Amino acid sequence: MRIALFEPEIAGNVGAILRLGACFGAAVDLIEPMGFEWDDRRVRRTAMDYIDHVSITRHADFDAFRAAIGPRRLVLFTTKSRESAYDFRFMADDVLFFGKESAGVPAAIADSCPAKVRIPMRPQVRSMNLATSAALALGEALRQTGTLPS
Ligand SMILES: C[S@@+](CC[C@H](N)C(=O)[O-])C[C@H]1O[C@@H](n2cnc3c(N)ncnc32)[C@H](O)[C@@H]1O
Repeated sequence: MRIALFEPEIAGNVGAILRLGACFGAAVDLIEPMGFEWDDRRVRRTAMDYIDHVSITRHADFDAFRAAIGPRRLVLFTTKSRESAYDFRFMADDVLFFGKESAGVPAAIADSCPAKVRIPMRPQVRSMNLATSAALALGEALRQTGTLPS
C-alpha cells in the first residue's frame, strides 16, 4: 500500500504522514511543488527519526508520479465522492491519493482517477485534516487487505 500526497502545503502534515507510513510500512509519494522546502525543520519535527523507516519518493509533478507508479490503482480520497471508503474494496497494491490542504486536486486529475471515495463525516463540517484522513484511510485499507502489522 502506498500513500500519495498531491502538492502538500503544510510541512507538519507531511511529517505526520511520513511517521504514519513508517509505523504501518506504507511508502509515501510526494508530488511537487510543495508549499515548503523539503529540508524544512517542521517535517523532521513531526516525522522525527521515523523518517529513516519510511520509503519516500518525490515526483516533479503529477505526470511524473503517474508514470512512476505504473499500473497500480489510484484511489482518490475526496469529500466530493458519494462512495464510502468503508464500502469500497481496497487492494493491497492500491495507491491512496490525497489532495492539497487548501483545494484538494484539480478536477482533471480527479476525473483521471479510477476510484474516488470519501470518509463519512457529520454533514455540518467540511473536511478532515490531511494527516487525519490519511490515517483513517490507511487503517481501513490495511485492515481490509489483511496487511496490518501484527
Ligand atoms: C483539508 S482537505 C482539503 C479540503 C479542500 N477544500 C477540498 O475541497 O478538497 C485535504 C485532503 O484531505 C482528504 N480528506 C479530508 N477529509 C476527507 C474526507 N472526509 N473524505 C475523503 N478525503 C478527505 C482529501 O484528500 C483532501 O483533498
